[in-house]
Amino acid sequence: MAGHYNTLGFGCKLISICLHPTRRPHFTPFLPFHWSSSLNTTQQQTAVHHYQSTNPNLSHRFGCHQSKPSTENPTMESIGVLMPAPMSSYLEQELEKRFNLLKLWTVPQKPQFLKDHSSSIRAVVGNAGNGADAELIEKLPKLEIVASFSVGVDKVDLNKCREKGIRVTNTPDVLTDDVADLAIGLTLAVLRRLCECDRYVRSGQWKKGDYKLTTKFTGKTVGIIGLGRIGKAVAKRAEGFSCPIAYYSRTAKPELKYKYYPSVVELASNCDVLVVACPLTEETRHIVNREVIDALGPKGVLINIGRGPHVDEAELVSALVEGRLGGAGLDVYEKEPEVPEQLFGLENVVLLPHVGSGTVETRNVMADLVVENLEAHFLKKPLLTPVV
Ligand SMILES: O=CC(=O)O
Repeated sequence: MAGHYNTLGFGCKLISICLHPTRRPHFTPFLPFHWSSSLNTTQQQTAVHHYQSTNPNLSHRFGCHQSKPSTENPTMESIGVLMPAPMSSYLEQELEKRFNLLKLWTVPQKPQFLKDHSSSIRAVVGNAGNGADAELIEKLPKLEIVASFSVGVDKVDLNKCREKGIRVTNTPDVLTDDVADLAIGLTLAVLRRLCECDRYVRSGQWKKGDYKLTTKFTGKTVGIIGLGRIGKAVAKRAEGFSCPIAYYSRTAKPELKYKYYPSVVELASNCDVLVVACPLTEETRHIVNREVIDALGPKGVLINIGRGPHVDEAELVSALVEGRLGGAGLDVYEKEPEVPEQLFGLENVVLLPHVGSGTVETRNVMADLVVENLEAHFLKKPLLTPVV
């Protein structure tokens, strides 16, 4: 399976592994286990082939865990895995099969609960909203690994983890397509006023007259902050709309044909749509500030599918309210789930509740990756997607 494979070969191998009675005794025969409820067989095969071809390094695990649940790995049953907040019922179910899952949000006395279980908690499963900060890490002396159900690990105190020898994993690659799709969706929604048009129809206003003209997307210059996995996937999609692509990143990538700008202000001055797609770090906090917003200008559109704190939100709100920025499509905010109410009445703004990777297919594959990182760690095997 390493290297490359053809679609037919992979399909056959997948089915033969899935049906093997001893490999994965606890999932529905004939169907890759977590897709059985949400997708029909053709959709499952299409999704598997797609993930397989776009993530060849992850190919071994989709639809078929190689390792066994706790009934066959009894040593894992006593391992305390702390989940601070709900994130996926499928993930909870898979963790419960293998470990002693402790759901912090369900207990009223959290500090006491943490004290009571501090000697058994060896793993924390966090996400984009709830990670493991220094305070939590200090309360868990037996903590060995933080497995994040997210690609971004800005809510995990990575320095503290390094200092204490705690491993950290995330869920890269598997969510790239969804997040990039959403960036394009937000761009179209803002430029073509899709949400506003929908409201226009629903409220009966169409009967009184046609909706006003909007702005074309095809051919607009798309500037991307951060040309990592997600940034590149956004670029690839925007190329499909004949958009010239420009980018800012710490270093130029001469192997790519896109135009590089050595500063975000220069990038913003030279693009129509500016997409934030970099990880949140101390260097990228407020990377979109007043100067960048002014450079983007009254015709420019900001799309944020990264993290809220990438953007100086107060500056963004005043620029939008004052008409100094053309529009914004936001999936993330500085203090989620709080969203500045001044944005609610603006037709040139589309607001989403942090749903970049929020599809059934992707969240389930992310869950598999979390589980498999934990299993690998406790079986003393190499982590699949290590951060620390
Ligand atoms: O925001 C979502 C993620 O980091 O995966």
